[in-house]
Amino acid sequence: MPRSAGPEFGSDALIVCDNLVRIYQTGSVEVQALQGLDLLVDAGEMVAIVGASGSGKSTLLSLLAGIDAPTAGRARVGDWDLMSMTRRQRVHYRRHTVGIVRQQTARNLVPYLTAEQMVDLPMTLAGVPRRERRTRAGELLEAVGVAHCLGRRPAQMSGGEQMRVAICVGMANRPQVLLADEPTGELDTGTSAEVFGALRTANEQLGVTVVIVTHDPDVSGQVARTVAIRAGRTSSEVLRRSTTGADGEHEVVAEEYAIMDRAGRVQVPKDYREALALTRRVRLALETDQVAIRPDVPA
Ligand SMILES: Nc1ncnc2c1ncn2[C@@H]1O[C@H](COP(=O)(O)OP(=O)(O)OP(=O)(O)O)[C@@H](O)[C@H]1O
Repeated sequence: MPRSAGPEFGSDALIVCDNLVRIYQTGSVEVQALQGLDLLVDAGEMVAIVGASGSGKSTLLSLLAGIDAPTAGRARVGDWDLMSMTRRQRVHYRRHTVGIVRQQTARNLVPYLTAEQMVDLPMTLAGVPRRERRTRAGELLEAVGVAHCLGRRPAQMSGGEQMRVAICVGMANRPQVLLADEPTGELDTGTSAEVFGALRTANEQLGVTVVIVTHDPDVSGQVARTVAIRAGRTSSEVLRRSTTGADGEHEVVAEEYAIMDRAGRVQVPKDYREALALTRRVRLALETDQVAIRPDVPA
């Protein structure tokens, strides 16, 4: 009898994290940074990842960047299985499939190179012909509004310009995914908006899927999807869509969802639990169009 297994979890998604676990061992101390995290991101999406300090956001980004490897679970980006990549495949993956932009501009850029030379570098390492490299570098810098920085070194650019050049460096080899770790963390509001605009350009005009780890509500409030991580797991999601109101005006509607994993587990937010004194044992009831969770009080 053939097995009637359904399609593989997230088979259509570009990024699949399935029950992802990352345990750090420092001496005898074990830290479970990711504790069975599920996340699907479709090609073309721009997603913000939010969560308290220590919830596992940077760990997730390092795994997706191929800098670190998961302890257990499954992680796939495009055709790459991040659990089983060889060292050589990892170099190829990091060079061609993902681009990364870090919070500290100094870690993105080389002090003695010009913007053009920095964008050129990853393409040189990938063996792209010189003429094509020049064209690509010029086009990228132009697209995010820093063409005037072409011949400047980092010290001759503002923080926002440096970050936009860093985005171009990350985009140089036409990655499928651009990962950004707190890209506006060190910038003021106006400069942040320019950097966010550059990420949006990368997503909408250059077609890259963007994953941004951020604490900045101006960033998480402007993307179509914000995923919250709590204690190493995805806990809730906010989806935003544009609608036309009764008065004909465009408005953005944001709706919050809880995440249910494949075993059916859902995290009930702390304020909900406290409001109804929900503790270890609750009553579940299937109603016509909803599932109710009630406190365990005698009938
Ligand atoms: N290399 C490491 N060795 C040991 N523990 C680590 C390491 N990296 C992270 N951790 C631990 O893993 C947990 C998750 O860390 P992570 O940096 O992913 O959180 P985060 O959500 O990105 O936090 P922040 O917003 O402060 O950057 C934390 O408890 C952290 O102390």
